[in-house]
Amino acid sequence: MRISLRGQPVPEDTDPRIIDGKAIANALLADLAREVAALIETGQPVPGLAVVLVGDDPASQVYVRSKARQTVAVGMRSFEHRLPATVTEDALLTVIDRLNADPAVDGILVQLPLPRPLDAARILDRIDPAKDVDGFHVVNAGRLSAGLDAPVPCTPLGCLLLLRQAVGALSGLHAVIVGRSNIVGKPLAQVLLRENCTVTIAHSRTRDLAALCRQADILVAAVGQAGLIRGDWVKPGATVIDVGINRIPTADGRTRLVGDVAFDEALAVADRITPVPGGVGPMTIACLLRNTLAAAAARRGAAHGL
Ligand SMILES: NC(=O)C1=CN([C@@H]2O[C@H](COP(=O)(O)OP(=O)(O)OC[C@H]3O[C@@H](n4cnc5c(N)ncnc54)[C@H](OP(=O)(O)O)[C@@H]3O)[C@@H](O)[C@H]2O)C=CC1
Ligand SMILES: Nc1nc(=O)c2c([nH]1)NC[C@@H]1CN(c3ccc(C(=O)N[C@@H](CCC(=O)O)C(=O)O)cc3)C=[N+]21
Ligand SMILES: [Mg+2]
Repeated sequence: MRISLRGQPVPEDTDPRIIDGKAIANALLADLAREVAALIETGQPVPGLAVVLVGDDPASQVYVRSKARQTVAVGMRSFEHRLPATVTEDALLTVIDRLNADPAVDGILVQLPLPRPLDAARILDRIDPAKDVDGFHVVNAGRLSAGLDAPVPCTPLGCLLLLRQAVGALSGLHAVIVGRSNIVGKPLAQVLLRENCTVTIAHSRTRDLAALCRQADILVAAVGQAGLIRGDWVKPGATVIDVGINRIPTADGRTRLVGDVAFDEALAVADRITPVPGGVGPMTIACLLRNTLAAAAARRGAAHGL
């Protein structure tokens, strides 16, 4: 517990070292709502986002519901397609073909992970790259690494916006990213390279991960292991971005969400840190809607203020 100048305890959520992803996401959503209204004002059709959910994974259902609610809240249309886990690859590809051809759909998101034996790469690459608001199509991933214009995947974009707010200029800083997935670690490395960070990507085979992490000015955890990153892995003064979402059991038989970073330990050492929940997660959804508006504006040849 910190004590303020007046001797009052400062509640955890007003600690200025804790990066308020929820508040930053809400500000972005308010901007988006204004942009959407301005686009519609010019007589353009309402932007639309289609989310495809295969199977009944409970976590995926929660995300998809939350995405749909926020899509509507910023004034866009939300289309939901729920398919059974037993759907064939051909049937799923047909759904995507229909969404590609549907003029009311500006963005398409296929919720991951897909149930086995569906081949995510094959499905994602069927999405029209112009409607690929996740930025996972191989053409868009390639464009991003080649330094060309491309949609930036939502979670890496959310991390970048949080870092710009918390750190400001990123040029020359050493970013260590733990995790090398196609949806977080690899695209985030491209984004931070573009910002002129020195980027190191670590993974499950990395030797002496703790010593490597201690060299980071910016430490990003995108692993999926609760509390993997300990306080003494953090360099004093570093900024820590915790992407991990882990649901762990509590003493009273319920569950709670925690990140990949041992939060209290890291908070004692770091300059700035994102909490879980309320950090990267809300930014991911706001950035999804931002990418959807950008795709809508591009497809209409309209200007937008993003
Ligand atoms: N907040 C948000 O908006 C989002 C949160 N997430 C969360 O982020 C986390 C990561 O997601 P995602 O990238 O999809 O996960 P993946 O499972 O696809 O990738 C995990 C990565 O972590 C690495 N890893 C695993 N164990 C270790 C270890 N002990 N030490 C070092 N590296 C390790 C793996 O290495 P290797 O490649 O060698 O196997 C892999 O590169 C999850 O908790 C997920 O729920 C994901 C997307 C969005
Ligand atoms: N095609 C695709 N694109 C994705 O972007 C994608 C995906 N598939 N599959 C799953 C992961 C995970 N992901 C999250 C989004 C929001 C929160 C989020 O809003 N989290 C809240 C808490 C939510 C809760 O309480 O469960 C928070 O951190 O505060 C978390 C995780 C997007 N992903
Ligand atoms: Mg994942």
